[in-house]
This record gives sequence, structure tokens and C-alpha cells, in this order.
Amino acid sequence: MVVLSHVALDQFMKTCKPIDTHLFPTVIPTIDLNSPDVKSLIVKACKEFGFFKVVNHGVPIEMTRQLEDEASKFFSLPQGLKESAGNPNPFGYGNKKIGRNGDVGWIEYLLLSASDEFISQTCLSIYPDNPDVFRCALNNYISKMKKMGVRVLETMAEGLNLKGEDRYALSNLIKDSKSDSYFRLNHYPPRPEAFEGINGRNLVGFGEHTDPQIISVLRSNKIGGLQISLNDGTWVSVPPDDNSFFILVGDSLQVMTNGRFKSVKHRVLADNMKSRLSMIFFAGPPLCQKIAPLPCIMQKGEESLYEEFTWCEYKKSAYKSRLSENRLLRFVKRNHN
Ligand SMILES: C=C1C[C@]23C[C@@]1(O)CC[C@H]2[C@@]12CC[C@H](O)[C@@](C)(C(=O)O1)[C@H]2[C@@H]3C(=O)O
Ligand SMILES: O=C(O)CCC(=O)C(=O)O
Ligand SMILES: [Fe+2]
Repeated sequence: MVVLSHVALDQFMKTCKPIDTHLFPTVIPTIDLNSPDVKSLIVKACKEFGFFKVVNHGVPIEMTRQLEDEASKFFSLPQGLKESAGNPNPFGYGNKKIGRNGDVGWIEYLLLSASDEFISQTCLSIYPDNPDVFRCALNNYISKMKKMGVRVLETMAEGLNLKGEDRYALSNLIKDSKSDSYFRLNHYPPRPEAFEGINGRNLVGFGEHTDPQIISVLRSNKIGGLQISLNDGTWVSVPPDDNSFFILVGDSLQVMTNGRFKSVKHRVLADNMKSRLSMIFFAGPPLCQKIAPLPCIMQKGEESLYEEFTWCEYKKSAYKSRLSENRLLRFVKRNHN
């Protein structure tokens, strides 16, 4: 449970700008992975929203529920035990502080590298006597997320008309044994009573940002709060659906498609009654991977909109930034600025 001190509440009152809650109903693209039009629908959704919901995904609900139960158990542990996962640097257990540069949110989380060894180590630190239940739940779920990420990226590549080996240009990056993927469990406690009645203010769980990786695969319990920003800047609430997954285009995919796909700006507001629990797989490339437009999608004479950089360079720069910054801006070629 996150304890709210007067100082913390004060800080939130200062940082929480009034947020327009008058959101327009927008239909979030829903993609049936078995639909015959899946390729073109995914490409359309990535161009228009950088975001879509996936149904008919084949991930067994029991596996998801099992991890959700373990995640709830973890967040109900006494504070000291949760902290045995280590300070988030970037991996570990974090409470209200997001990243290293002063961002805060009404959230507690466990951020992990998605590698087996890292997960084993962390589970052992949290549950020295019985690490296996949490470890297995995490590993089973993450391997499904990776599989779904691969399927979605291959479908996207086909939708972009990539042929032969080029169809695997995106998915190979996350299949690589050196893929730098992350996994995150987020717990947003309900908005405390003391916060209610403050005119027009919402309590920000996770402030607006784009994800730096290739794609993120997100799933939450039945509690809403996630919002995405449309190209015209309007914010749209995403109705929660605990049977589905949401795919978010990350900054790296924006670059690899030379701006055809847009990384989606999103945020989470705390619910006033119930806890939101979300689980997110961030599919990232190997550290040494060059992040540049895929040569096979470029039209004749088309130039890259971005300077060349590696994932390692991008991550270093991203982790020095505040959450809401446009992290790609410093990599945009000057004549395109
Ligand atoms: C403020 C920050 C938190 C973050 C690293 C950063 O400096 C900017 C990007 C943030 C983000 C957003 C998506 C993921 O949740 C995350 C793990 C990531 O890779 O980039 C977080 C980082 C974090 O929480 O450490
Ligand atoms: O909790 C959510 O639904 C989204 C969280 C998020 O955007 C993130 O962890 O990067
Ligand atoms: Fe995010």
C-alpha cells in the first residue's frame, strides 16, 4: 500500500496540472490476429494511432491470471520486502518516483530486465525461501509476450510489403538472445480521499510519455485510467479490457519506419475507487543495434529523417530525459526540424 504523507500530497497538488477530462469518444482500433485483413489493419492503426488492441491472440488467460495474482501478492507485501527487489536503477522496485530525473506518479512498480537470469536473481532476492512461483509466472508470461511481439512485428512487416528475409527484419531484433527487453508491473492505488474535491485536478499515475523501445505489449486488470493522445493532441480514454492486449508503437519503430508509424503518447490517471494493475513487455533490440530506417521500406530518393544512433546511445540519452520530453527530437536531422 502506498502511504500518502502531507508532503507527498502537497507535491502532487503542485505537479498535477488540471487535466481536461472532457474526452471525446474515439474507437480504438481492434485487431483480430486471425482476420484475413490483419496486415493492412495493423499498418493503418500504427499510422493513425501508434496504438491498437489485439484480440484472438491465443495467450491462455490462466497464465495471465497467475501472474496477475502473483503481482497483487507482491504489491501487498510489507514495504521492506518489496524494497528487497532493489532500488530502481533502472531495475527494481519503485514507489512514486519514476526514472532518475524528478518525475513522480501515483504508482508503485517492479521494473525488470526480461532476461531469465535477471528474473531468477530478483525472485530470489524477494522470496529467498520460495522464488519459484513468482519466477515461473513471470517467465511463462514473458515468453508469451515475446511470442506475441514477434507475431505482431512479422505481420507489420508484411503489411509494409517486406518480402523474403526482410519480413523478419523487425522480429529478429527481439528474437535475438541479446535483445534488451524490459518487463514492468505497475500498481496504481486508488486516488486518496484527501485528493478528492480539488477542482478539475486528476491524480497522475504515470505522466505522459512515449515508450523508447520498438513495441510495448500492455495488459491491465478491469480498471481504466490509460489514455492515449491522438495526432491532433486530443486525449482519449482507453476502455480497459482484461482479456485483450494493447500494442504501443515505440520511438525506435517510428525511426525504423522513417516516421510512417508514430510512437504513441500515453499516460495513466489514478482511479478514484480501485487499484489498477498493469503488466507491460517492452520489446527492445540488442544494445549495439543501429536504429535507422529499414532500407527495404525506403522509396527511391527517400532520406532518413533521423541521425544515426544505436539503441545503447538512444537509451543513454532517454534515461537522462524527463518523462514528457520528446526524446527523438535531438536525433531529428536538422533540415527536417
Ligand atoms: C523518466 C524516465 C522513466 C523512463 C526513463 C526516463 O528517463 C524516460 C523514459 C521512461 C520510460 C517509459 C517507458 C518504460 O516504462 C520505461 C521503463 C522506459 O524504458 O522508458 C520508462 C523509464 C523508467 O521508468 O525507468
Ligand atoms: O500502466 C499502464 O497502463 C501504462 C504504463 C506505461 O505506460 C509504462 O509503464 O510505460
Ligand atoms: Fe509507457
